[in-house]
Amino acid sequence: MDIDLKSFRVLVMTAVQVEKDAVLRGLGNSDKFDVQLAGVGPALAAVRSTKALAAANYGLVISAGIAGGFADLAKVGTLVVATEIVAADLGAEAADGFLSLDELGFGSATIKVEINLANRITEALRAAGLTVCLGPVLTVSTATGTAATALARADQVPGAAAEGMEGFGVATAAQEQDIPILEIRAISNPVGPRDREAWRIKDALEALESAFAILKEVLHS
Ligand SMILES: O=C(O)c1cccc(C(=O)CC[C@H]2O[C@@H](n3cnc4c(=O)[nH]cnc43)[C@H](O)[C@@H]2O)c1
Repeated sequence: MDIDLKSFRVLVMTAVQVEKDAVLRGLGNSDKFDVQLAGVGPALAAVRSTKALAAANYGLVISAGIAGGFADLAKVGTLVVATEIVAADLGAEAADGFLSLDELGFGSATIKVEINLANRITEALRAAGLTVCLGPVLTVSTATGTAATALARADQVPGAAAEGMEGFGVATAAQEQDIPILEIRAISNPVGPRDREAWRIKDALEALESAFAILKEVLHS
């Protein structure tokens, strides 16, 4: 899908206020963007995104925030731009592994992003000196807390770069209205054994702010 970057408004959904503040600092005084709170988790994110999309016209929706990064692909303090948004725990357990929604025949647990724009944004972020991984971003209702779950999720979605809790909810709301979607995440912690003390939220929020300062230029051009 080709979108006219000049004329549309952009809805950015973040889970919590500190993420929203970081995005707003990056955007400065741009009036092209509305930044709203999705809440934590895919269900609230879907409901709030649907409400926001009903209240105004948008040409692009971005799910943004901090996230866990998969080892070797996305380190703490770096950025991930989604190539696709995958509901990684939406399905059924079976004796020999996890069955996705697709395998169960109930639709798809993967939502495609606006890939040309994702590529352009990634190029611009890298040109500005930021470290960016382009890859699938998982949405989970339960954040990974063990090495075994991290391995299983990486195995389930080859190339999985990051894990957050809202993307698929925001993307489902956008998809229902045929509005292009992107997901941009700044990595606060590795996906793996839970160690809340080790989360680098300040570093991630700084990376998020830097990303939106660049993104604003890309979407204004
Ligand atoms: O305690 C804080 O200061 C704080 C600041 C910003 C966000 C939080 C959250 O805990 C929000 C949870 C949030 O973060 C995303 N996230 C981050 N790491 C992971 C992860 O490893 N797996 C899944 N989700 C992660 C997620 O999108 C939640 O919205 C706290």
